Amino acid sequence: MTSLLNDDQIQAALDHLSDWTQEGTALVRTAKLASFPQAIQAVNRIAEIAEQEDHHPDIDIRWRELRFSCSTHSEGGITQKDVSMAQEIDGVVDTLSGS
Ligand SMILES: C[C@H](O)[C@H](O)[C@H]1CNC2=NC(N)=NC(=O)C2=N1
Repeated sequence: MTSLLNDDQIQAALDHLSDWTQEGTALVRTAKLASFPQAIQAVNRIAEIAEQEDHHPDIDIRWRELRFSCSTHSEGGITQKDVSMAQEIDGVVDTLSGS
């Protein structure tokens, strides 16, 4: 069981997630990859992690631009699972972007 983070905890997490913002009950970021195949590769890697963690981000694909939204549906808001998923997504995007 994962409990909802309070506003201070969310702000503390965002201090270390510079590409992310809070949008209502979710953490959100966009990422532009070098090409459509690279974007799909990122999605596939994140899908593997999501299955391992049994925690799934919402992903919007528009050519090479991805939008990720992390929220814990069962709790109706942001939990530590979403912060961890955001960090995992950053790792995949950074690796594929070469940054
Ligand atoms: C049974 C299974 O653990 C749940 O349905 C999981 C699957 N993935 C999930 N992902 C997200 N983002 N929120 C959830 O509440 C959630 N629940």
